[in-house]
Amino acid sequence: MKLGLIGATGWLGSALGKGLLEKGIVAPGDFTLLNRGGPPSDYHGYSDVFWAKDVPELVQRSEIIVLSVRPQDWRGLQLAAPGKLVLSFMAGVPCAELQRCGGRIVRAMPNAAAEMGASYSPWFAAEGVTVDDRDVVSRVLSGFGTSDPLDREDHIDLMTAVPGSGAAYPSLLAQAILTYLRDHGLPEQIARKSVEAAVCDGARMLEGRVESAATYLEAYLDYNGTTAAGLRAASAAGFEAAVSAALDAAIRASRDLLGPEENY
Ligand SMILES: NC(=O)C1=CN([C@@H]2O[C@H](COP(=O)(O)OP(=O)(O)OC[C@H]3O[C@@H](n4cnc5c(N)ncnc54)[C@H](OP(=O)(O)O)[C@@H]3O)[C@@H](O)[C@H]2O)C=CC1
Ligand SMILES: O=C(O)[C@@H]1CCC=N1
Repeated sequence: MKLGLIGATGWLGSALGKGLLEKGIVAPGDFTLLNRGGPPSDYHGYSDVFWAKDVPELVQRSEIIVLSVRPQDWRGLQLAAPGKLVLSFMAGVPCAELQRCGGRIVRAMPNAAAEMGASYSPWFAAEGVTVDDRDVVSRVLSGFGTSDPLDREDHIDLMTAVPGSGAAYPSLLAQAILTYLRDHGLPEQIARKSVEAAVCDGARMLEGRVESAATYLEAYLDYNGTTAAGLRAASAAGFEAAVSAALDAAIRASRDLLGPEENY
């Protein structure tokens, strides 16, 4: 497939570029890339990809265009892509706005685990996207992980707040516990291993069966020991309310990302 990637050196763009090339989903000669800073000296070891000089050249060489720039950079691109399949990773830029480019629009919401080939990227296809396009989208997203189609565009905002957050919330929890242990004088190496046990190994027990979180919580509360005391204190201090406030704020922020048109 002839694919053009705008934002090829960014966090997600670079991960997708690497995956598409390494998995042979796009041949180097069919791959057109663009960024602002110019071609890096090495692109994941592939010297035979094509670096476009501007957006029109990328569009002209590509059947599928992946948009992996920040939402604030979208309008500046002045993308015109009539008849092309356009796959956007941008948070907060709705299909109605993207359709100004004249393409068939799909929005996907990947996450930072893309850099280890483990993004979960739910996607929504606007009207006009064909059955073949949907296959192409799923093939492209398999370059850096797994994906599922969504039936409603507003669910992309939920996906922005949840899988889109990548390592953010585990990091918040890990950092809070690490700070607590350091403040209580635990040797650094032991503090780090303890947090890995609580955050990473604990999370692994939920892998592939996250619905069992409720069962674990019930088991700890029934046990009525030290962990139950900790869980009750966390709830009393507003843990669930804090999670809810975080997700609400992320969703609100995604709706404000684009800003008013007069800013462009
Ligand atoms: N990072 C994440 O975890 C997630 C990001 N997203 C969405 O994905 C999109 C990309 O995010 P991310 O990879 O983090 O962003 P980055 O800032 O890491 O990368 C942006 C890329 O866009 C390029 N770029 C910016 N402006 C232009 C332009 N005018 N023409 C050509 N290239 C341009 C940059 O090039 P240069 O480096 O040369 O400036 C860079 O390669 C965003 O819209 C974001 O909302 C969605 C889910 C998760
Ligand atoms: O934090 C962000 O803005 C990026 C975009 C969507 C999810 N993460």
